[in-house]
Amino acid sequence: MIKVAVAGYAGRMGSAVVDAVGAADDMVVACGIDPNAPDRDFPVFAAIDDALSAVDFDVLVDFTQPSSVYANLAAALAQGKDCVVGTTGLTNDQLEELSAKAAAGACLFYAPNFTTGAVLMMQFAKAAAPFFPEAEVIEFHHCNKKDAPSGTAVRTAQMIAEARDRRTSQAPGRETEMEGMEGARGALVDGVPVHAVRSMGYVASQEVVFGSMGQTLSIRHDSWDRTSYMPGVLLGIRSVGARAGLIVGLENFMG
Ligand SMILES: NC(=O)C1=CN([C@@H]2O[C@H](COP(=O)(O)OP(=O)(O)OC[C@H]3O[C@@H](n4cnc5c(N)ncnc54)[C@H](OP(=O)(O)O)[C@@H]3O)[C@@H](O)[C@H]2O)C=CC1
Ligand SMILES: O=C(O)C1=N[C@H](C(=O)O)C[C@H](O)C1
Repeated sequence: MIKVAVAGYAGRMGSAVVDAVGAADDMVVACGIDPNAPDRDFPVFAAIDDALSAVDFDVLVDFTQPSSVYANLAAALAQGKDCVVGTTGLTNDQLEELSAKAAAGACLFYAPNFTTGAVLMMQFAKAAAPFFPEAEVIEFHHCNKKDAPSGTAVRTAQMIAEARDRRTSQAPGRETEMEGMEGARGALVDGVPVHAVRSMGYVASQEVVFGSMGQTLSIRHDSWDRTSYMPGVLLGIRSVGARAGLIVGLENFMG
């Protein structure tokens, strides 16, 4: 049995993780961590340090907040706990730093998106990028999302930039473009414009639009329900025990 601690267990994603782990026959919720620590049928704590000193567990799953995740991971990794992280907002440098400070053998696994569909969307975008001089990312999320742009959008833009060798737009005319209002052309992530939409009605969607002379290519993914993330989270929990160091992206465990 894999013993799982869930940080952010009272939140939207954390509560779905508790249900998914509870329904799996090879793992169990060892404890939950969340600032208000509402009662559940497993031990609950308001802070990671309390959980680490009271409960033995194998894997920490973190779906908290960009402002909390670094400290949670630093504490767990120092004690050799494997970590499966969905919380967005950490930079690549911060991930490297956390991994470097981890106890020997611990695995830090971060996936900006745990759905197979979004992973494939990013892979398809990477494949298309060298063939299109233009690329823009539009992400759509529920209006309670705290961070913008989304972790998935940032990762997608980084992958596009890498695949096209960091060249920015090559479209004729772009160099004389004028921005009538600040933000109208989105945020630039490694030279790729990223646009964030927040509205009731969405869970999480993203469209990547590529353009070249006389044609566009749109690649879109929609999560309509948070159950879409759970197979990926469980795959991460099952996989980290056999790995060590920093791993970014669910594609490392798929297929
Ligand atoms: N990688 C992926 O596939 C996905 C990633 N996400 C990401 O996961 C994160 C959480 O999203 P979501 O569930 O919607 O957010 P919620 O706000 O619903 O849940 C976050 C929970 O974490 C709690 N929390 C805050 N600080 C801590 C802490 N130090 N330790 C433990 N718990 C803490 C919050 O408590 P309080 O409200 O009291 O502050 C809240 O209950 C976001 O960064 C989001 O972008 C979301 C979906 C998929
Ligand atoms: O906050 C969310 O909901 C989501 N966050 C992740 C992100 O920032 O990319 C993954 C998914 O988009 C849902």
